[in-house]
Amino acid sequence: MQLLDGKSLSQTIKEELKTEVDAIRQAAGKIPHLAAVLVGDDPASQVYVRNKVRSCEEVGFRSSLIRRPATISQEELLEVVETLNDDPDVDGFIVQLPLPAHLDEDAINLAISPQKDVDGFTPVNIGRMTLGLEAYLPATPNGIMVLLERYGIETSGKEVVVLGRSNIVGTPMTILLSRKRQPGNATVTLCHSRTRDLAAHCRRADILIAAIGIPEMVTADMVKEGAVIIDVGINRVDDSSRKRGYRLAGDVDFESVKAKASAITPVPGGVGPMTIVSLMMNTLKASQAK
Ligand SMILES: Nc1nc(=O)c2c([nH]1)NC[C@@H]1CN(c3ccc(C(=O)N[C@@H](CCC(=O)O)C(=O)O)cc3)C=[N+]21
Repeated sequence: MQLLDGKSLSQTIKEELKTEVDAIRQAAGKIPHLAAVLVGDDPASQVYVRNKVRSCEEVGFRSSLIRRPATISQEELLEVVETLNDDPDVDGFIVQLPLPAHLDEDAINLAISPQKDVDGFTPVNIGRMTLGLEAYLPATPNGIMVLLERYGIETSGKEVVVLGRSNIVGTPMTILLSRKRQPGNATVTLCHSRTRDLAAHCRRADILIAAIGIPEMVTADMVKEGAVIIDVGINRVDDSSRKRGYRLAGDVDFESVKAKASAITPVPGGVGPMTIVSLMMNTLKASQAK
């Protein structure tokens, strides 16, 4: 069984990015600048955003963290977005999700300029991706594509089963994997809460991608011998034996599944760090687009 070490691969890619940024600086070019908007104080969101800001520092990007209270109004948040759209110093920005329930996530997303949408969540970028045009690709699915590519995992002609149909992971994942290019050319099945006999679909998968948000839902009996397992889940599970009071669990029961898998991502240290590196790659691209 091969461990697909996203953490170490992300370090390698960050070093490559740093070399590029250093060259840009030598040439007196513009250093990439990523801004992140964090509304409220959801603990998981704070961790993710902190990781993004730290990664920016590691590769020599500029970063700005814009924090607003959970009580911010829709109009005030739209103003923050407009300010970032208009700020020539900011190459790209993200609005960390989820937002507090009184805010309209779709309306905020639609207000983000596609040229600065380094998350790849706006209609223009999703449409361009779907058409196979140059686009900012969504960070988690693209991070998975980079992971598969760098580990030399063949996707062409393979049966890929994706669990979960979210706008930011499951749905774009199916588009990238079925594209007529490498990596891609896979036969993709998208499963969700209404899928009948989920386990039977999973057992057919050469590559199984779990993005459902249910801790350890994928068990060994659902996995084909030799399958490649990509675990997108990052679930906090109560654990009184830990100092923090919780542990991180994926959507896959790692301990039982690893015996059957030919390759598997751990949680943490798998898809999460690849998501961040993919955001960095988009930000570098944004800074060079002008
Ligand atoms: N606008 C927006 N863009 C996103 O890209 C976005 C988002 N909203 N909302 C939430 C999801 C989730 N996400 C993660 C990023 C890093 C880790 C990460 O660094 N994970 C570490 C550990 C994290 C921990 O210790 O809790 C790891 O897996 O090794 C995880 C998850 C980005 N997302």
